[in-house]
Amino acid sequence: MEKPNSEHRNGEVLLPLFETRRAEGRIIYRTFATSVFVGILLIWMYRASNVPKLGEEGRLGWIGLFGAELWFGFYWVLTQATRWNRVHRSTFKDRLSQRHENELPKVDIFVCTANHEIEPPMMVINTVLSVMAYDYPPEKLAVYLQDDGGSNLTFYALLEASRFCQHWIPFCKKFNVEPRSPAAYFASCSWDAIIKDEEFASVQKLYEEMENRVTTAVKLGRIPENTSLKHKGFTQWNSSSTRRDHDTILQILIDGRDPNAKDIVGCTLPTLVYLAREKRPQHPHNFKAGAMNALIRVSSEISNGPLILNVDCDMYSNNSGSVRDAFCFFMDEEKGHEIAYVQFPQNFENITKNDVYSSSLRVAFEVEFQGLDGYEGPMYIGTGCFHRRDTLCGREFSKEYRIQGSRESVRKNTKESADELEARVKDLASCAYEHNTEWGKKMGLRYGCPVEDLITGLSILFTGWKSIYYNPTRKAFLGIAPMSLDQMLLQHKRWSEGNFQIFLSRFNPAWYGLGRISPGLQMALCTYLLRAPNSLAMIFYSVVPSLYLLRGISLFPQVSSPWILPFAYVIIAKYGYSLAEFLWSGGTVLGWWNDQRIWLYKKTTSYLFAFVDTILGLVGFSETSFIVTNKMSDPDASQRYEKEMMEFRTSSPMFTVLATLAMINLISLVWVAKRVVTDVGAGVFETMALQIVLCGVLVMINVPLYSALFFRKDTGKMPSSITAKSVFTGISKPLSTQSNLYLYIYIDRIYEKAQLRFYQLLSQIIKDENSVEYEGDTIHFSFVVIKSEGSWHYAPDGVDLVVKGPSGEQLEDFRDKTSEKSEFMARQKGVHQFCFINKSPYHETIDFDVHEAHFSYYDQHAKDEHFNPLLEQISKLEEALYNIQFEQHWLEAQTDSQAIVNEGMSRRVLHKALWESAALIGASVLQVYLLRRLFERKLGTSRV
Ligand SMILES: O=c1ccn([C@@H]2O[C@H](COP(=O)(O)OP(=O)(O)O[C@H]3O[C@H](CO)[C@@H](O)[C@H](O)[C@H]3O)[C@@H](O)[C@H]2O)c(=O)[nH]1
Ligand SMILES: [Mn+2]
Repeated sequence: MEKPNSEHRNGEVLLPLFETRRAEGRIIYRTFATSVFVGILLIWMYRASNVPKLGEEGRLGWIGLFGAELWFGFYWVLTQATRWNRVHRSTFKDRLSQRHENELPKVDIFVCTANHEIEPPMMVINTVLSVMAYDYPPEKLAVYLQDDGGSNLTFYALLEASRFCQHWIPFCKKFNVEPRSPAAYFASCSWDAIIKDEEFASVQKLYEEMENRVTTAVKLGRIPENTSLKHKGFTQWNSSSTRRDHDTILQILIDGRDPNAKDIVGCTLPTLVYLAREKRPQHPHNFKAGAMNALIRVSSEISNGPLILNVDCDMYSNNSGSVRDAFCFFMDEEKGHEIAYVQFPQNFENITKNDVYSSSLRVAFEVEFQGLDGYEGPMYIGTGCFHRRDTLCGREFSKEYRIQGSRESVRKNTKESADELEARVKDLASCAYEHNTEWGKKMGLRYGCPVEDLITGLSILFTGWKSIYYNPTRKAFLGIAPMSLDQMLLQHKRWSEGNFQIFLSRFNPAWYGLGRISPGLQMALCTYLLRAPNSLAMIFYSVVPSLYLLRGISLFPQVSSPWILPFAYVIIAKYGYSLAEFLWSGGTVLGWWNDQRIWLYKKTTSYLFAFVDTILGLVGFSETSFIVTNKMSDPDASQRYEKEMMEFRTSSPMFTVLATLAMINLISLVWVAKRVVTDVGAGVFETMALQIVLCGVLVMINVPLYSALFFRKDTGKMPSSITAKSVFTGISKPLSTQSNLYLYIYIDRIYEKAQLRFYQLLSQIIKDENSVEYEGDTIHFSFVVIKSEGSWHYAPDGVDLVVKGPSGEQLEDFRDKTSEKSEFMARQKGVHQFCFINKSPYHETIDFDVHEAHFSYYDQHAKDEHFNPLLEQISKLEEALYNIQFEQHWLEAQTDSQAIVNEGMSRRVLHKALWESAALIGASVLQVYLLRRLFERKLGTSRV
């Protein structure tokens, strides 16, 4: 089977270092796919030949559906490229060490972190420790932590890690520990092992002590004084450094050249470096791409490894052999020189059994990437990827190129002390360094795109390099997948937006790739780049057939018509296959069902917002941004995540869209059910079967959403304002009194205390004594930080808000918020304190809105038992309406805030806000329409 490589050395025959096998069952798959394609063609034929004539009912809907089906069919064809030609890789690490053990190249490992609040320092150093402990000669490893949060807490944690690793690395190597992230390892160990083994217990104790120190520091928000005095690194933070404004901070914590840098058994330690590149508010920092480029330059002067591994801060190494695995590809005598990067899958540690948010990306990594690999062009996905330094720096492919092993990378100046080296190299991470250079354009990671990884990978492939996808049985990296629906949708919005931008850019694989990459790869890449436009077809498909159901117009073939067959076949074949694929990728049936729901949600929200934003971006309104995914969740939410309950909680405009779509389908289905039961009976089925099935499936898939809207009581339920918007808009007018106040409060900084407290008394607002008659009223309030002084200061800093009741008890406490909306129960009459704390040095203007919700009806008639249930309903309705008004004002305030922010800046946010408001209004109008219809019918029937 194995062909020896053509190359010989010292006369011996060299076996390859890796093997590529074609996936099995390809003929069967191709036959199957062809049959589905025939089905699709028939559907298209049916649509084209049966368009209702001008003036006939349902013409528009028909044409729209035809468009959507054309799109889906076309997109399905594209996705075939990721399944047509799949391959598996495997490596031979023993051969690598036999042949190359002494000339293994150096590797520089980059870990990026951006915010110590949502990427806790303990998590970050666990990742760092896991990659420091790779099964690889330590003198050839250098680990860099790039901290875009510029936090001395993260630095403190890394300093702790630099000490703990002296125990951890030898421990890992002695006992062949897996995984080498201490947290993950200790969590996976049984108590027996812990008690039995002394060495184990002592390392674990050290770890726990360290964890204790670090988490305490993080909780307190400061470093213990004795520590900060001891290490010179801390002097680089001064009172004026902030996350967005500070000098380069570079600290070589372990200097691999230093003969004293040894672990407790006397082995050399890998180099360990902390870098926080310079940040200035007036300089765009280009997010992760900027961070990586600073790392590339700084590391080139410190260790200059010819290979670079880059991981996100949550992606710890779960397999200590990965570096060697990657090198089996790069150092393969026959093919190695063509390979620019080796990408491992993104796997996650926190996936529950049925994966409610479908974050495991199972099918992508168990199926599709093998397809991309078959065309030698898997994408670079930002983490878990080994690159050649040269290619990352813009070197184009040439046949003569060979990796030179460690020989190339020696650039040692042992005379220079670590301090001198730091001082010399620091400049490479400064803001000004990249001015008038090719960095971000032709060198390093590319700027200006929310998916810097993808665009960088593509531009490498376009110059003729190949890439490899390697998915070992023991997962190479494990990270944290988003744990709430809004985080997940936001992440996919970023991805699909970036992808679509690439599609519309010069680097579109469809034309720029012509002749540069294979046609199969061109198609496969387009499936990822074209996700955003999917939204339009999907929304159409999930709304229009249901609306036509309400109107009684059929848009699909009748049950007795043969045309129903292609529809049935394509649906069953597509979804049957998708289920099978999901199961053999390791998923469960319920997991697949959840996956379908998530697809629907992504397509109707993330992709829609991404699509609109990309288009706005084209006309100059939108700007690239990178919202870092939160890697923490509060204990409450974590519990629900474990129980696989969807987390709604925040009021995101995306949820409004979801709730509206779900309500449309529910109402349509209820209406049709009623029709079947009352008048027309089975006739409806004959003409509408597919439409009813479609609507029914959509309702079934939305069950968790309905329950979050109407039944759940926990804090993860849909915020009541969303419930209100999606159900009650426009039915009646509020009956109760209300008191609103719009305050523009200037909060200044008091210099002695660096904080100013501003008390807003609730009594001022509710001057009219009568309106506080009832104890137990709900007080709604919201605020938006509108403006900060200084033209560059475009992202307003947050403020804190503490709300206290009349007897001084704390009711609410918000930290660092730029906007917030909440409510509490006023248990006592009296003066409530709203205390804003502004910690930034700038004036902040705050739009503050408070009202007290009190429903007269409910109280007046509460004792009237007969009316009780009804009145209760009415008062609930009122409350819902209140929320809407409140929400509207909140939205307005946010729009205002964004408008002001935009003066002198791009108009992007304003337009986004307008767009979001438009979506809301659109959704509301639709609901009103639907409900009107529903009630008309209801009235109609009850009159009979
Ligand atoms: O200004 C920034 C923003 C982010 N990051 C880091 O980038 C990584 C990825 O950020 P995360 O919020 O976790 O985003 P994900 O959506 O999980 O990231 C995926 O998608 C990104 C592109 O959208 C890639 O950069 C990532 O590598 C890839 O894992 C994290 O380590 C961050 O600390 C920075 O260093 N600087
Ligand atoms: Mn992430």
